[in-house]
Amino acid sequence: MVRFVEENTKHMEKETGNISNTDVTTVKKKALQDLNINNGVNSWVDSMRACSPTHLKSLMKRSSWLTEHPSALDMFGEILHVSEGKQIVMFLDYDGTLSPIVDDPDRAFMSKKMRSTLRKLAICFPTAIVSGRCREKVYNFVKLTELYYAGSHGMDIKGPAQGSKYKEDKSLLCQPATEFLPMIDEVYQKLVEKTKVTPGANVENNKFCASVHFRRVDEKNWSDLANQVRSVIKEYPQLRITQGRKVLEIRPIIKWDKGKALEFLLESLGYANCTDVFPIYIGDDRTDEDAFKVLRDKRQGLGILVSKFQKETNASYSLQEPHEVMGFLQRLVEWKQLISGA
Ligand SMILES: O=P(O)(O)OC[C@H]1O[C@H](O[C@H]2O[C@H](CO)[C@@H](O)[C@H](O)[C@H]2O)[C@H](O)[C@@H](O)[C@@H]1O
Repeated sequence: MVRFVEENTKHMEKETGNISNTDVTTVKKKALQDLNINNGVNSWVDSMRACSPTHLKSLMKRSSWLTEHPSALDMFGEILHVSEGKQIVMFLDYDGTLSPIVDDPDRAFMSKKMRSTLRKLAICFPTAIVSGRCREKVYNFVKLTELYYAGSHGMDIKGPAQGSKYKEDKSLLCQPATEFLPMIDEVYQKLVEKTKVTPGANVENNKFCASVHFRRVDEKNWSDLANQVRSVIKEYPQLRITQGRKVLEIRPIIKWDKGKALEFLLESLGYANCTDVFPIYIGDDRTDEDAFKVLRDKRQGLGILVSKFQKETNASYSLQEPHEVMGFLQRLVEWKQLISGA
């Protein structure tokens, strides 16, 4: 598999011609990290197994992990204290953060209560949803015009519709991977064809990326499915594979992720290099780590990981599930309404 990445990277050097050695090394390093490759293709599968709740439960020492990543609900007062005098900007992942994880990706609905909380939140603070799903799909789940939406892992960003509080940003649009659209479409078709022999496999077209779902596939067939994905992607050196919750995500090898999307949105809102802004990013998945890392590196705002189990993370705080996320958002709204006398 290491050879697979190296071959891909070499091929990419040939294809693009103009990338520097540093870029190649970074991309190579990143690709190796993305695939978590040490022992071959099954490392995806091993890693997916290792992340599954049943496995994590056996490793769980939640109490010590909670010391390092305390509950954002328990620490609410302190969070308010550190954000004092600063503009809070909210960034929220969708699946597993605002909606519970379910078997069928098309049925990952958000509760009415969560929607109503989000609506109030967006009145109090600039709020963005940052998701691996395509933007249109997340919008169809959330259905709130007041928010910023960053779909396809941040590769498709749009500001609120006209009439919202932040209407001056209505034209905001960022799509750094448009040239990859035909390629992703082609790969999506090939993945559908290739994986149809695996019962339960499901490929989702997320516009600038594609997701191959393992959740409804019998674990004994995970290696086969991973091999099917690999056999398609090896023909596309300009694409990379990252791993989410029982999902492999195929996306352009460009240097863009949820962390870059967060930076882009902060900049668009006029908070680039600002010391009086306090971004809060809440997410549950590996892809959210890019955003947590940006905040940690900048020592700005904070990241909150949604997880019932201990995980390696760059987030500072934790919440256990979407229900707790809603509780945290409600408290933020109540506090804001109280201080503004609403
Ligand atoms: O960034 P996100 O909003 O968290 O999107 C990441 C992926 O989320 C979805 O898959 C996950 O949720 C599904 C529904 O609960 C679940 O069945 C699946 O196992 C999870 O991985 C979405 O379907 C993917 O396209 C996103 O990439």
